[in-house]
Amino acid sequence: MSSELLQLAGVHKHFGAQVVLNDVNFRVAPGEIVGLVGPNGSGKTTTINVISGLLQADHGTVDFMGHKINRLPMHRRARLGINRTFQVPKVFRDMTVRENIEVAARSVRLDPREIDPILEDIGLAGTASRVAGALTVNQQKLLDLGRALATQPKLLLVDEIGAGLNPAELNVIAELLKKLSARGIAMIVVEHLLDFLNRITERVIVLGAGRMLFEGSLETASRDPEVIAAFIGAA
Ligand SMILES: Nc1ncnc2c1ncn2[C@@H]1O[C@H](COP(=O)(O)OP(=O)(O)OP(=O)(O)O)[C@@H](O)[C@H]1O
Repeated sequence: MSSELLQLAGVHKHFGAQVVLNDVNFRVAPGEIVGLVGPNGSGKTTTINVISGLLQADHGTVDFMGHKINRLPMHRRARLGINRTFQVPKVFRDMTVRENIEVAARSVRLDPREIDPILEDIGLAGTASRVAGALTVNQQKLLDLGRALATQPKLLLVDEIGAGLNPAELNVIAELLKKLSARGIAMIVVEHLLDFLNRITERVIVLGAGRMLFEGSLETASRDPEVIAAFIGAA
């Protein structure tokens, strides 16, 4: 069995005539944070969806902990330890913060004693009895993250968590993601905010029109002619 947590090999995905992912190959190790960047429409969210099971790849394989998971539905992948946050946080607005976490926790029969530490981690212990609909966008993003954490993920797919947040809020999220990584949770972070990404990861994958253009440090990516051309072409 490979020591990698996740491996994508030759992944293709099309919608009708449009090829959205074209031979995507990469690996993620346990506890590693990998950034996924690229212009709008380059296939970042589709990559996340193919890993989480919301979509299935047309060709290629997705391996998780040494097992091929291509055909597993999303809930089975979640039980194996893959979960995600959403660009627009998906919280139950009429439930309290605590109830939101409890619902997610029940799906994996998490020990209820684990809920308070999650509320502490996401900084919402003081607002646990407020309804989620009354939270700020930043707090809803943290709650969305907390709901994913309640499923005890080994791999967290984080989709544009930084959008719309101020520098202080970004700081809190960056520190939290680093803390989770240090505990062994791997992450793929889709993000347009490159400064934010630079703080939390040493390796990025750049997609352009569904193809992998680059894999390496963000600093090297910013000097790569193909990467520059993809971003300029998309501007
Ligand atoms: N369900 C779908 N049906 C048809 N086309 C889709 C579907 N989902 C995505 N697409 C198309 O696939 C391409 C890649 O979309 P995707 O959302 O993966 O890009 P992205 O890199 O995440 O973009 P953004 O940065 O804007 O979120 C786009 O052209 C998009 O319009």
